[in-house]
Amino acid sequence: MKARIVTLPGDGVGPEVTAAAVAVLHAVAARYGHEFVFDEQLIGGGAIDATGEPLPSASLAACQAADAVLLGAVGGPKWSDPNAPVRPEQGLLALRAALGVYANLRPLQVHPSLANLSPLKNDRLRHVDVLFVRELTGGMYFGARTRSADAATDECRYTVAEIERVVRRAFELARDRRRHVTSVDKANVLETSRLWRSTVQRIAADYPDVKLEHQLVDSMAMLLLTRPNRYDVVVTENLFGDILTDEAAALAGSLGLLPSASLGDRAPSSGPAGHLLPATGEGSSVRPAAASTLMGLYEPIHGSAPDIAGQGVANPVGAILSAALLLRHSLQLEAEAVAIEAAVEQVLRHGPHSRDIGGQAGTAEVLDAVLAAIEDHADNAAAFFCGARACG
Ligand SMILES: NC(=O)C1=CN([C@@H]2O[C@H](COP(=O)(O)OP(=O)(O)OC[C@H]3O[C@@H](n4cnc5c(N)ncnc54)[C@H](O)[C@@H]3O)[C@@H](O)[C@H]2O)C=CC1
Ligand SMILES: CC(C)CC(=O)C(=O)O
Ligand SMILES: [Mg+2]
Repeated sequence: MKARIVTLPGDGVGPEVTAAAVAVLHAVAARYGHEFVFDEQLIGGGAIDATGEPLPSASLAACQAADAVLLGAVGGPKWSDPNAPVRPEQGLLALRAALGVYANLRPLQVHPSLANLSPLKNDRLRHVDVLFVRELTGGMYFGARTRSADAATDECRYTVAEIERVVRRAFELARDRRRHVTSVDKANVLETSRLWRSTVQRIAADYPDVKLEHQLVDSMAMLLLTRPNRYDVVVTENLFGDILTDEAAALAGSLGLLPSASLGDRAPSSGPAGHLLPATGEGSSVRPAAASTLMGLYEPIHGSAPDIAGQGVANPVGAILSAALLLRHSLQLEAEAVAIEAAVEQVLRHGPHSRDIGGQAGTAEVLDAVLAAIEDHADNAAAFFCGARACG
């Protein structure tokens, strides 16, 4: 397959972990016979420094023409003055909105060999497998803001259509899992949450095979720590999802471990003119990406981690697993996604581990171990295939 992937390394540890994820994608392309063309663009603080804009129009245009986008992180102390006229985070929000990636999937699993890193007792962490589906392009992050000398407001607005599409996505995803959706809101106080809850209830009628429960966000924050293994798919609005998933990362052992996929709707199969279609290139012998590509933005859930930026110690696992999600969701390369996930699993089981998960390894050492494990996985898969077909 041939695919065009825009990379947006961004700020702080963003470039360090994105470089690792790109190295993994290069390895997968070489091993499985794909051609991935990478196009690096500016976003965030670096883009402000270079152009005055957190999302330059050239970056956005490149993303809109790509098969998928891989992002590191944006922000940092240099651009965090509360009175700054423009902020790196605005670039990321603008990108999410422009790409229409309204469903942010944030899977959480607790690897058994890391369970002792969590502040929770080990028995609470057994069989934790949660898929958070966070609404990503509405709510307070996108509402009108006002500021006067002694007051400020941030509007939280949701339409029925915005709620409906992300909730449907959550129910669809639950059908491929344990068929249990927990919808998180604050319906005892907020009007947007009451609209959210009544919309969820109506949609649930179309999914009688999926069990639905509602949970208020404050008690959910507590239940996530006390009974994390009772949840399957958790769907919630933008701000609540942002907060709950950072909390959830503490269960896994580090914020550096968690990936995400932000998805829009599949583009219609409109033939070569569709802007989401890949460039195939003259005389290319590789297959183009699927005709109805799913626009996706892939990023680790962590931020730019200024406290460790530039030291070569950031955990690249969240970014590498985001690359696996890119292969799965945007390029439909399931076997390749599984190869990356299996490689990461092997490295989490046997090491080397980065500092945030109790080891001494730097980013490069973890990356090298993942690359070696990908080769092992591909060799084993080839041997199995050959054995099954009795080829020489
Ligand atoms: N998607 C994005 O680009 C996001 C950007 N940010 C921005 O990042 C900046 C810093 O925000 P913080 O609140 O400090 O959150 P953060 O996620 O950058 O860091 C929180 C803590 O987690 C650690 N950490 C994060 N990623 C890690 C990794 N890969 N390996 C090892 N340790 C890691 C950091 O060292 C820090 O101690 C801010 O400007 C914020 O706006 C924050 C969250 C998301
Ligand atoms: C705009 C981002 C900085 C918000 C965030 O923390 C996130 O999406 O995880
Ligand atoms: Mg966040």
